[in-house]
Amino acid sequence: MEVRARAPGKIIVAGEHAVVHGSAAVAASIDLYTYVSLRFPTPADNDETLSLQLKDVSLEFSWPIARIKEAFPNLENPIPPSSCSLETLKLIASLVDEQNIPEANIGLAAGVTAFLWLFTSIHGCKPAKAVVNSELPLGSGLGSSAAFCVALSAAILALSDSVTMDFSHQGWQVFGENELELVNKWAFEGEKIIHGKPSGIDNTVSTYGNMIKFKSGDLTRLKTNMPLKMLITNTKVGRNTKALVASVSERTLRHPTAMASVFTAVDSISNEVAAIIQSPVSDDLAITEKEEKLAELMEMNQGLLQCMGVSHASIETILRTTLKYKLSTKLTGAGGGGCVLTLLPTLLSGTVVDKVIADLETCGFQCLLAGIGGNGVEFSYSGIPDIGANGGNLS
Ligand SMILES: Nc1ncnc2c1ncn2[C@@H]1O[C@H](COP(=O)(O)OP(=O)(O)OP(=O)(O)O)[C@@H](O)[C@H]1O
Ligand SMILES: C[C@@](O)(CCO)CC(=O)[O-]
Ligand SMILES: [Mg+2]
Repeated sequence: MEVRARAPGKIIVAGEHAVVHGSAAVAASIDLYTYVSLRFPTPADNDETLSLQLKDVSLEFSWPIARIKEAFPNLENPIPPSSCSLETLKLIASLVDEQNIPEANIGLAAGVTAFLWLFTSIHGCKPAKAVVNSELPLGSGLGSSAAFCVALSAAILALSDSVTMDFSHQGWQVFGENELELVNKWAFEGEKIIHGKPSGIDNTVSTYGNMIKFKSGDLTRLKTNMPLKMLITNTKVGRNTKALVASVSERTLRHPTAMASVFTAVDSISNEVAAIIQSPVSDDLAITEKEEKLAELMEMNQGLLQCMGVSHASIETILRTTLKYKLSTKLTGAGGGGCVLTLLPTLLSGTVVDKVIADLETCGFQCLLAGIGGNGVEFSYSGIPDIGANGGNLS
């Protein structure tokens, strides 16, 4: 039997980086997904390996189960969601190093490490084949690491005894609240391996979908009938979220009082953004007024992100370009390159939008219009359930 899971990427409308330091942030899922399929070999396969295939980069990693057992002689599983210890990280690092990941893809080592931790923590030293493909650009601020960790956790848990599943359901299905919480907790452990010190907002919005306000681990699901349309522009400048998060923490150590003021200001911006998004919409004028406030708050947040040191020349170029059309832009995600958001007011003509996109693409940037606020993680089954897989436990 095989399970497939898919998890969405995300945009952060306000509050990135400050959210790591306790401020509120507002995020929304986007309709670009990472897909993970997972299956256990049948006796006929005679396959005693654990493998991870990354289709987008045409790379496959495979370990004989005997090698996994040798690396983890004292493995306990399943365990409740827990962080990978430094000692275990070293054991996993030896397994990853053996795969000789090409230098150009070395950033994937963190993702492969997260896969090994999540899979072995829940299934132990068991042969399996995982296949991953994604619509999200890696390392670009759209939550590729979170979508990877959420889809992986969902697929791994859907084939475990920790989760109650309906095998008869055809097509994508959503988890119950308890299962979603478990998926999110395990995904957060994966994000810790990739991000270093994540806030949890990325995996949370990828798990639950829609729009959320997030502060110090607390989730508020935002109900909105405000049409939010954002142009996402990819600077195509690669960067590493873990390093950027660390750089903001280092600046905070150097300027504690000033950075505390920055984080407090971002907290106010995020709370105001959440209030605007949730406030009732009476008419077009009300929408335009809300959009003007939102645009100003995005501009203010971008200024504070520049204070944190996470903007980039390519981001500034996009800011200047969209300003010519009186549009507001802010970076989204960790910054340092990656993607930026430009608010597209409801009354803005399609002709102007086309001009803005043409202008940006002339500069070598890549533009996309993604749906905002869709579903979170979903999963589906294919093939006849192997009763032995759940010991006949179908409920
Ligand atoms: N489809 C994938 N397959 C394997 N690893 C992945 C995949 N997507 C993301 N990763 C892992 O996540 C890393 C990118 O995560 P990073 O947090 O730096 O960027 P991001 O999540 O795209 O941006 P942000 O965190 O700012 O939203 C990759 O280098 C890789 O280790
Ligand atoms: C930069 C950051 O705030 C968001 C990255 O998408 C990091 C985090 O919250 O984990
Ligand atoms: Mg990430």
